[in-house]
Parts: sequence; C-alpha cells; structure tokens
Amino acid sequence: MAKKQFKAESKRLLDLMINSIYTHKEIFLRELISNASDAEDKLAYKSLTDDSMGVSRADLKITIVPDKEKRTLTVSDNGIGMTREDLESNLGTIAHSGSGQFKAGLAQDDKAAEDIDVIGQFGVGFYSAFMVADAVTVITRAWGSDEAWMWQSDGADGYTITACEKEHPGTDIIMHLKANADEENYDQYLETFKLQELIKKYSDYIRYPITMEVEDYRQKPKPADAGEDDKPEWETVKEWKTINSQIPLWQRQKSKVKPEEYNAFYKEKFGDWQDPLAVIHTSAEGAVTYKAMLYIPAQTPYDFYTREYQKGLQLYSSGVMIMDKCADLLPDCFRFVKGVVDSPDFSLNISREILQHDRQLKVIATALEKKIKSELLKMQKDDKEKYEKFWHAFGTQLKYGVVADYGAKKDLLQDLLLFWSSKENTYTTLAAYQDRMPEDQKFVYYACGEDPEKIAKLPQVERILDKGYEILYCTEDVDDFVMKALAELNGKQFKSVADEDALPQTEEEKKAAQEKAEAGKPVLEAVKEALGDQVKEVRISSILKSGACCLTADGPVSLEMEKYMNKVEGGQHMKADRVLELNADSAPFAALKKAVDTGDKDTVSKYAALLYDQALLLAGLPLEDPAGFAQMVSSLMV
Ligand SMILES: Nc1ncnc2c1ncn2[C@@H]1O[C@H](COP(=O)(O)OP(=O)(O)OP(=O)(O)O)[C@@H](O)[C@H]1O
Repeated sequence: MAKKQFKAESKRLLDLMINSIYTHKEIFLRELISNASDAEDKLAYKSLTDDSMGVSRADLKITIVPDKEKRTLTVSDNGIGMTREDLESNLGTIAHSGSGQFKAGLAQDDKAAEDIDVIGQFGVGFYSAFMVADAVTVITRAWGSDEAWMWQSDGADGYTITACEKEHPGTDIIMHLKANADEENYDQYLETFKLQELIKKYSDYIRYPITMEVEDYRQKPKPADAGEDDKPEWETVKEWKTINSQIPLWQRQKSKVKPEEYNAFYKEKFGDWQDPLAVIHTSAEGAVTYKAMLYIPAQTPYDFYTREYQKGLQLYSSGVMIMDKCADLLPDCFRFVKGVVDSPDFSLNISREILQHDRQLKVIATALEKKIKSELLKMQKDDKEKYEKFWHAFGTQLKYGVVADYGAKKDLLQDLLLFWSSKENTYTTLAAYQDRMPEDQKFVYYACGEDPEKIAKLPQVERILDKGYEILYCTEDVDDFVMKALAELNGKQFKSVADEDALPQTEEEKKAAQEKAEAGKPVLEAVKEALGDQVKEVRISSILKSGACCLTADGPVSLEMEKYMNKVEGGQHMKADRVLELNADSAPFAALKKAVDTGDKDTVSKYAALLYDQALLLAGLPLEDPAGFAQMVSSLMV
C-alpha cells in the first residue's frame, strides 16, 4: 500500500506556533538576534574555508533600528543572506531549520567549525516575530549573489516573494508592530531603553556587536571664552552604541580575568553592592561540556529567609539566556550561591524556556556541588577570618542543610560546620575538635543555650569541663537537630552534656548514685507531689556538680526541640517530658529534706516551686508564673 504524507493545516500550525509556544512575547527579539548571529557565523565559517572572500570577522555586526513614525522595528545583519530558494525552504516551511541543517553538515574534526556556535535548531524562532507584528518584511541578499529578494507575510494568508534592491549582502527583518492592546503594550518595542534592556537580558553574550542608535544627555563642552559665571549647558546627543558585552567573562581564560572584573560582573549582574567572598570559575568537557562562574556573596540577602528568595543559577546555551534562575543546579544547602552556567549541550525545548531532559543538569549540579564545597574548604583553611564572615552570613543555612531530607547532605556539609569551642574560645571545625580530643574521651560533647558565656555557666556543663573535656557551645535553635542528624563523628557519638550518661560511670560511682537515689526517695516523692503534672519525674542528678538543680528531658523530644518547634510558624506545639534533677549534695536539698522530715508541707511545696522555676530559667524556658516566683523570692528576704 502506498504510504501517504501527513497533511498539515499550515495556517493553524502557524497560529499555534505564534501563540502557544512562548510564554513571553518579548523573546521575539532574542530569536531574531539569534538568527542574525547564525547568519554572521555562517559567513564567518565560509570565509574561513574560502580565503578569496575577504571577509573580516571584525566587520560583522547586527543592527537594531526602531522607527516610531513608521511603527517598525528592524533587525539587520550583514551575514550570509538568503537566496530565493533559501527563503522558500527556510521561511516558507514551518519547522525547517536551515541553521540546523548547516550544523548537521559540519564534520566532527572541522577546525573552522570550532570557532562558530550556531544557535538555531528547531526552525520556528523566526515566526515569533508575529507575536508582536501584524506584518513582517524580509529583505535579503545572499553572499556572492547580485539578486535581492523581498519576503512578505501577515502571518495568516501565506507569503509573497518578489525581487527587490539591496546594496549589500545580508538580511533586514522589518516588523510592522501591532497596535497597542490591553494585553500588551507594543509601543515599548519602539523605545530604545526597552530594546537595550531586552538585548542585555537575553542576548548580552551574542558574539557579534549588536548596535543601536541611543540618546545620551550630556553636558556641552565649555566654550574657551566662557566667563566665571558661565552656566553649564546640557544637550541630547544621538550616537551609535554597541549594546551587548559579547564575550562573556566565563568564556575567557581564568588567568586572564582580573579580580576587579570578576567583582564588577558580580555586582552588576546580581545587584549586590559588596564584593563577593569568592569566585569559582570552572569548566568541563566530556559527558557534558559547560562553563560556570559561581559567586559566594559576602552578606545574607535581605530576603534570604523569605518565600520571595529564589535560588538558582542563570542558564545560558551558546551565549543565549535560557533561564534566569535554574533551581535544579543548586542544592538547597548552597542556595546562597549566585552565578551562571553556559553549555551548548542542554537539550532545549522548542521555546528555549525549559530543558527537555534533566540528565545534563544532574551531571552539572553534582559537579558544581563538589566545587562549591572544595572552594569553601579552601577558604576555611587559608583565610579563617573570611570563612567566619561567610559563616556568619550562611552558616545557619548549612545547618538547615544537614537536618533537611533526613540528613541526606550531612556528609557533604559536616566538614564545613563551625561551632564555638569551650576550650579555644573561638569557632572550631569538627575535625579540629576531634584532633584535640584526649584519648579517654568517649563522646563529642555539646551544650545548648543562648550564648557561649551563658552556656559556660550552666550547672550541667561544669562536670564535663572539670574533666578537661572540650564542649561545643550551640547557640542556634537548629543545633540540637544538627547534632542528632550528625549522630557521630568518625565513630565518636555526639552527646549533650545534659544526658545522664554523658560521663561514663564506674561500677562504684553507679552504686553510690543508686544509694543516693534510694536515700533521697522521700524528698523526690514529696517534690513530685508538690509539682504535680508540671514534671514527669523528679530525680537525683548525676550530671550536677555544684549547682542545686537543672531541667532535663526524657524521651525523644529535647528541651531545645520544644523551644524550636514552638517558635516555628505553624510548627506543632511539642512539649518535652520534663525532669527536674536535684543535687543531693547541695545545701538547698538538705533544706528540702529537713522540711520533708518535719512534715512541713507548706515549705516543701514552696521550695519545690522555687527549684523548678530556677531550673526553667537556667534552661532558657519561660516561667509559668513569673509574679508568683518574684513573690516567693521576696518572701525569703523577710
Ligand atoms: N537573518 C537571517 N539570515 C539568514 N538566514 C536566516 C535568517 N533568519 C532566518 N534564517 C533562516 O531561516 C531558518 C529558520 O529560522 P527560524 O528562526 O524559524 O529557525 P531556526 O533559527 O533554524 O531555529 P530555532 O527555532 O531553534 O531558532 C534558519 O534556520 C535560517 O536558515
């Protein structure tokens, strides 16, 4: 049976093409500039393979001319141009890409092809002009031909091709802009400032100059005979300017870029007024070819912890901006990193707004994650002050990273963490802590509280410090979760100083503790009765040395978790199972015992409340009845 060709309703197809592919109408300019760049590239390639042409790359340029009176916008190039047949097959056939064909025809080992970077591949970009224009005229003359042709279309009723005049080879695309409408202001595409903005946004790194006549308002030069009281005069001057930067910094050799250039690029592109702390300029070839330039900012962006902050790297493909913030390239823990990634290997979807496959992205994201970590480790090693600055800005983010997704990134982040050291009185890494650990020390100790000074005075900290062991002072709400997520450091378990077994006990110590607990039982029962449900248990403490009391928690929820969860917006109001620990060797305990022995219930309940309130204060928890506490303390004075 004879095979039949699919038929296509070309009018409908064009309509789909124009109205359904792109999210933003403004990208028409990106598409036409990319086509112009391809035309220049093809000519540059041809001249490399044919010396007789006498074309210099330096003469190739793209020109943008808005004309408010005629309501047209023209994009011109002096590239390869099109013959009548080219017009038929390229602009008369939807989804036929002359550029794609050109690229496919290049041999793998073609040296001349190394220096060109053709963008077009789908054969649809040109028609995006009809999103903003109700008619498009193309005037073109192919290189080496003395005939010029005019292609005209209103996008709906087909097109015409007629002979015309054109002095030089190349192509002019003339868009007759639509009348302003509610849904779009088409006038804006006639304003040089808007056109400049769009060129900078999407086509800044097109390798050929994109020129436009722009207005500049400036002071007139002072006449030579101007007197003292001569007032400066201003004038508006029109001049042709190259709008695009052309060679992106990341395409240049690392050794040739000055630090000031890196910093200026960062500040302009990412709107920061401070220099970044570090730049990572890297490239790879192989499974996926890419170049990346990443920055570590010096300060926390004002909206960093709000919903408005969007992480991501800017994505370019062959110098054309594809996506402003590609989130998949950065793990959440490094969401503070800014930068750009450029790869000719991205498999773009037809609108060039998203990528078809994320395989390449995954490969790049994994490589960049490693790069960011090693850059931070280098900073940690070489410049402690700088690293601490980084830590102040983004340390909390790294800690959240440790806790997130059930600790999936904890191995990546562990070496980057800093904690306050009781011994060094400054920040320490976990590795440095471990290096200082005496051999007999079984655990990595940490204590949570408001600030290092206050933590150092906590009663439960004393006995660990007395042993000569170092403690990591944790001052952030998330710290307790971090320690639980990390669980261990090269085989040594993390241990809160508030844990009963924080100091391993000898058999003798255990026996002595049991005896004390037995002897103290009547006191403990009396205090528990006085406090009721406020505490789950009252026990003789084995973690206190000179302090009279402290509060700890039994079960999976620690006091730190309770505090944290209560602060989190929408968080569950978790309550830890509170345990009041009393020091059997302290004077207040002796006073309590006396009251129990003499059956003075009033005093017992007063002392119990006092001890409980003190324990709450030490733990940084709010008192349930502050006025009652104040009254009670005052009553002791009279
Ligand atoms: N300024 C130009 N000079 C020379 N040829 C051009 C020009 N503009 C378009 N063409 C030809 O028309 C073809 C179709 O252009 P179109 O923009 O629709 O698709 P494309 O650029 O090939 O692919 P994509 O949809 O990926 O941009 C191009 O491949 C090219 O051969």
